[in-house]
Amino acid sequence: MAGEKEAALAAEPVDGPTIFDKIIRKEIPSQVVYEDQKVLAFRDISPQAPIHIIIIPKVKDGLSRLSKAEERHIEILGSLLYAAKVVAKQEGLGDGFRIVINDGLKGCQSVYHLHVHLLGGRQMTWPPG
Ligand SMILES: CCNS(=O)(=O)OC[C@H]1O[C@@H](n2cnc3c(N)ncnc32)[C@H](O)[C@@H]1O
Repeated sequence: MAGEKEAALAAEPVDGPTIFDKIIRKEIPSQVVYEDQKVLAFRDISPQAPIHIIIIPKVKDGLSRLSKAEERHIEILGSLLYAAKVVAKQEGLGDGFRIVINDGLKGCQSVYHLHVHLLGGRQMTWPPG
C-alpha cells in the first residue's frame, strides 16, 4: 500500500490512459474474476485484504474519478455496484465485505480510471483510514 499511497500522492488527476487500459486490452496479465459487456473485475496486485478485487468500466468515457461522473454515467455506476454484489457472492463473502471508491488526491486515488474496490475475508474496522 505504501507504494500505491506514494503513487496516489504523486498521481496527476488526469483523464489520460492508465494501467487499467492495458488490463482491459489484455496487454498485461491480470487475474480476471468477472467480465461482462460493460464491466471487468480483477484481483488487486497489492491486496489489502484476503479478497481484494478491482471493478472497472471497460469503456472509460471520461470517468477518471467519481467526481467526474455525469448523468450519462448513472447506468454504468449502477452496473459497477451490481457487479460488486455478484463478485462478492462468487468470492464467498456472505458474512460481509467492504466497498471503497477513492476519489482524487485526498481520496488517495492513484489510478485515474474510476474503479470500485471490493475488500473482504477479514474483519473491517471503522472509521476507514
Ligand atoms: C492507493 C489506492 N489507489 S486507488 O484507489 O486508485 O487504487 C488503485 C488500485 O489499483 C491497484 N493496481 C495498480 N496496478 C494494478 C495492476 N496492474 N493489476 C491489479 N491491480 C493494480 C493498486 O494496488 C490499487 O489498489
